[in-house]
Amino acid sequence: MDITGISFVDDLKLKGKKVFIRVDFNVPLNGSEITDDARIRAAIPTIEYVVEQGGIPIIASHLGRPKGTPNPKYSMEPVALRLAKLTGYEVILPESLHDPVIPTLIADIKPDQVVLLENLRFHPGEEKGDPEFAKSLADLADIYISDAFGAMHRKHASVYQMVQHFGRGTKAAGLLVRDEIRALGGLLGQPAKPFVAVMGGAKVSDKIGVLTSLIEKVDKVVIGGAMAYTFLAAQGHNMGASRVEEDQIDTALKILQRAAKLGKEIVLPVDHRIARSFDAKREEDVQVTSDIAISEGWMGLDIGPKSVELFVSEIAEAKTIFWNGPMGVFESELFSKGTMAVAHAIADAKGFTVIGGGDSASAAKVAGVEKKVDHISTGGGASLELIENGTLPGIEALRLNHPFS
Ligand SMILES: Nc1ncnc2c1ncn2[C@@H]1O[C@H](COP(=O)(O)OP(=O)(O)O)[C@@H](O)[C@H]1O
Ligand SMILES: O=C(OP(=O)(O)O)[C@H](O)COP(=O)(O)O
Repeated sequence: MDITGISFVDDLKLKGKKVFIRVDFNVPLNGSEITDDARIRAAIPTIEYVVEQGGIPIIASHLGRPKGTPNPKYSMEPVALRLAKLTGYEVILPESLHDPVIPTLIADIKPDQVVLLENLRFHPGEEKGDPEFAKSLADLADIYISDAFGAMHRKHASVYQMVQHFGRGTKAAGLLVRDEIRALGGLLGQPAKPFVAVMGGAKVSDKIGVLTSLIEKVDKVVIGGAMAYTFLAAQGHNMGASRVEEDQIDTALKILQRAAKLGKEIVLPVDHRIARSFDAKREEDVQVTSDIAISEGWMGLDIGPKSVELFVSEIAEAKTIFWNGPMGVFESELFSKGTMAVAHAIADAKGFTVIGGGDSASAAKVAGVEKKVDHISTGGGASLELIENGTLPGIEALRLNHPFS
């Protein structure tokens, strides 16, 4: 990955400077309880670095999709509490994004205090990339650091437009973004071969771009989850009541043809765990098919045991692995076997292993293998777009002399 013209936080002089740190604290919530604080933990090294260097951190993130209006359900309050607990800093959370006391709070900050702004998406200008909102944020700080990897595929005010107010020596990527760029960028450069991508999840249409791009770079693509059914249907197999995206069958065919032309293999399930509905609750409601076909009235909800064996052996032989998307409806224990087997196989693989965020990251956690994977990205959409396009708007914005548009 080309990082010419991009500085990192440890290249800058931070002492006495007001440092705006855009992070991605978009954590999953159950009411006001944070169910996974991985994204908060991941941004802490940069925040601590800024504090250690004598900078004054002004931390900001979005949380959920409040659609441009303040909504207590999406307040940063639980995040502020967790950040305080994890760091020992006193986290000051002004009441609103427009709180007139913010500049004074920043000016009067004491050591071991940090300011966390309210949810940036409480302002309609954030998602619109509004230049005035971007300027009002930029006016708070001397330096801009982006550590919001999970949001860098969004051309939003605090990720993109705001950055044009900072020049040489005053804008940089944070430590998390550096790790993400190194790991995901490693897949784009000259990865050790065989390079195997394991793709799953629900929607072919969401991941078609990245699949099209991956097929050029990898040696094999292993496809599970609901995505596989569109490919199998494209090959003419009966998929019963499984989730097939009819309007993507042509694209799936094109990908299969392109792979054949390039001499690359697309590995699809050879059997399935099926049920009559998503709501199957008991093992008795589940059947395993004897081969690829799925009978009318039945739907594939996980890969079957022969497919598990096949996928695991492909993963074991790989020297580089990228995984995105579960192999089945892994939220239910009845259909999590394939996903868990893939998580363990990736953990045991000798090669360089990267998980592309989202559900696959939570599956790795459930499987208890997070520490055995080389890199788990904090961004789902962002990691896919980085692989697809080789860069992200938020990364480009950090480049010196980037022509903002
Ligand atoms: N066979 C299947 N049928 C229906 N849904 C599936 C199937 N396999 C996986 N899914 C669903 O796909 C969802 C995840 O898809 P997606 O959002 O594309 O993955 P990710 O979050 O990893 O990018 C999960 O909620 C899972 O239940
Ligand atoms: O959670 C995020 O993306 P992800 O679920 O694709 O990893 C980011 O915080 C971006 O959020 P958004 O998809 O609401 O713009």
